[in-house]
Amino acid sequence: MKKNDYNPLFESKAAKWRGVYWFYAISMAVSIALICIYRVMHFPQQHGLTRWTWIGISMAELWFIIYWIITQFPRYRAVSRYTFKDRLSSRYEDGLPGVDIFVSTADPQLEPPLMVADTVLSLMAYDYPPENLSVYLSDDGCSDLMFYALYEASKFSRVWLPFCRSFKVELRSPNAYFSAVKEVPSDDPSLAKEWREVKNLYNEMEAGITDIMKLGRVPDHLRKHHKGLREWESGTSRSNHQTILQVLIDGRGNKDVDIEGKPLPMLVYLAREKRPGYPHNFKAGAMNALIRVSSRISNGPIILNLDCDHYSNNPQSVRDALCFFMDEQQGHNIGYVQYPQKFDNITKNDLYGSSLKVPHDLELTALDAHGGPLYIGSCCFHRRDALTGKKYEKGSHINWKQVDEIHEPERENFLEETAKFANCSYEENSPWGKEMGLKYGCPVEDVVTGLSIQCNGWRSVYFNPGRIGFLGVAPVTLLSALIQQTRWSEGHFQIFLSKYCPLVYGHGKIPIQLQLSYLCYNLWGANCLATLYYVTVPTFCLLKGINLFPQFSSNWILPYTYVLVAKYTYSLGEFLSCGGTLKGWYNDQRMWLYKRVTSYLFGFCQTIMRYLGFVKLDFTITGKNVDDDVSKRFEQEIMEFGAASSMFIILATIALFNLLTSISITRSIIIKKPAADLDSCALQILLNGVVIIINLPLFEALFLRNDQGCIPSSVTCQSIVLAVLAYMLGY
Ligand SMILES: O=c1ccn([C@@H]2O[C@H](COP(=O)(O)OP(=O)(O)O[C@H]3O[C@H](CO)[C@@H](O)[C@H](O)[C@H]3O)[C@@H](O)[C@H]2O)c(=O)[nH]1
Ligand SMILES: [Mn+2]
Repeated sequence: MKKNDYNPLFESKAAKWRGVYWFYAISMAVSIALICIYRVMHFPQQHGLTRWTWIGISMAELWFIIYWIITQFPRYRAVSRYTFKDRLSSRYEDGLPGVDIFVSTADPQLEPPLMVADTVLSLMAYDYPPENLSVYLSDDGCSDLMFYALYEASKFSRVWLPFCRSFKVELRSPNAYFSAVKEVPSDDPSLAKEWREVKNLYNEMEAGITDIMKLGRVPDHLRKHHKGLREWESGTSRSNHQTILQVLIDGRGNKDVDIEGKPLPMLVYLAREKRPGYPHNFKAGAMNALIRVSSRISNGPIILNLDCDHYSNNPQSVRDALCFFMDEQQGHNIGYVQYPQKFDNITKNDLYGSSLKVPHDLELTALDAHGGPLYIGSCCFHRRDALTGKKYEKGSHINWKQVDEIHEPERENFLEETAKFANCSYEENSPWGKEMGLKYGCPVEDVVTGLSIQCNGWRSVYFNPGRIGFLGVAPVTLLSALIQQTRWSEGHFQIFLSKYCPLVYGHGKIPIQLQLSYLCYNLWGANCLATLYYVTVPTFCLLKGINLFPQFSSNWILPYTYVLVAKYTYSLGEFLSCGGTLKGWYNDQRMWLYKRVTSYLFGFCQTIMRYLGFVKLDFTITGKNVDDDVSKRFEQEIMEFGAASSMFIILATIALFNLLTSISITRSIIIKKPAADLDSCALQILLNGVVIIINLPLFEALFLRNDQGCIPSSVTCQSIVLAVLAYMLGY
């Protein structure tokens, strides 16, 4: 193609110069410098506690300053991407590449098979030539219930795909669709009949899966329906079983067709072998097994990776992603295209801050401008070569039209041979998990893998389309949100301390701005100590009569006030501009505090313990199902504390200690009416007040609520004892 004939398949628009941002950043920098001067100039002369607490608060502030500077890197630039799918189809419709979709699931109790079936159906129904589409489900739970659900989905797909075409359905997860469209959307009687029939079939499938879930096993009479179900007859356990590989649908050569005679996408089930004594490496291990197995079956040059809860909400996503990879001039070095992770169960004010609005809508666009977003595990399209560990070679171009020679799964023992690629001995002494595929040994295998892809010379792209690409399930309890954050902060901090630290590993390979942007997440965990200090020690000093901040009447109060006002106003502005609400921001600030004093603290300590060899890597799966009671409270945005967790003891102790102190201070102000004191401890009183206000829902759960989600009495008792002890220490 001649240069001037070139019509790009995608376009990038850099955000305009943002004067407000620079005013904010520079004025913050000046105020921060003044605060540092204040800290040095007013270093206490007297020895003892006063000096130590001063040193402590100075260190905490120094940390916040460093971290604030780092968090500016994913802020000051942004790029948005737009695709031209019509051009893609006019140039490549007859030679579209194969796309392999990997869905991972690991536990039929925490990740309901019906949800997984819905996800799979939404993916099979992509607006993409079915003969080029293959969906693989990796089941680390090795569950016949999951297999049964997938088998049911494979049957239902024969009506669901034609249905999506005839009703021009965009929401192609049947559950999401029938929850959103309750009435027949057509006046045409024959269409209305078809609509009702499909809905009934879906209801039947739902009922069938729900029944076997209640039963806890697949009854014998149903086992006969598919040969795959016989694999479980010999009694397999989740952590000790052979590889189970089954092709449920093979649409090639018109073998498996839908009710209109059109081919169906390939559908494959894999439970890789697991044996005691062999590390299975969690999701990374599952993905690597899929990479190998799929390379023998469909070998699509593009791989889409999804968690089992992330269903497709936009049938065009595959084509959108291909616009990036297949662009003739800008596409050759694109290693992956990351979509934002969005969730369909977020309530209006996002109680647990799970939608990660600002990181998704703002920060990742800046990372994209610096050279590419992180790989965040799900909703990401990869070039197979990049994912398996190949380095980008300048000038190399893939010929998309030349379809790879695919091994024909016709041969008698083809499946058996292929299954060996998912055996646990396969990876022994191999580069898998190190130089090949997803990396092992890190709780955020995704991020470290993405970083290494970038360091191999590929760039990545962040694509946030108008119609959301994927929707998943965000944690519905406070504890599961905090545990998820623990895993993330642990993984990120581990990256920081390991040879993969972006500053070292990325040096000379990725732009410095991108290295520093990575640190913004890698150092999440490191925030815990400074934050813990800030919400306890100034309060403690209030009781002791030690002043840590400038007097209200002095000029030094100005930089402090400015930093507080500017930082929070800016953060509120960012939050609102990403579509959040005021109350959502208040909730987000609470989660900011809770994560830092629990998840990040645990993640931080766990990382260090793991370095010392005390704890082994684990992966706590985030539950995607809850009982009705819990989900009702979630919908009403009532915080869920109903578990005796040590995390809640920390939260309640901090809140109660601040409450006790504020009662005591209020009392002494009323009795003694001191004016001078108030002047010197105004900021400490303010800080104390803020901690109390942010904890209002916690106090409610401690003292006012009596539902199942309130704070368990054991937690209440322990935290009261601890808070009173701390109070007495200061009094
Ligand atoms: O041994 C395991 C454990 C988990 N999973 C799957 O991994 C996915 C992610 O697990 P989830 O509990 O949903 O974790 P999240 O914190 O929600 O996931 C985010 O963070 C993880 C890293 O911490 C990434 O692996 C995920 O892709 C990313 O979406 C799910 O599909 C699981 O089924 C496995 O396949 N095998
Ligand atoms: Mn998840």
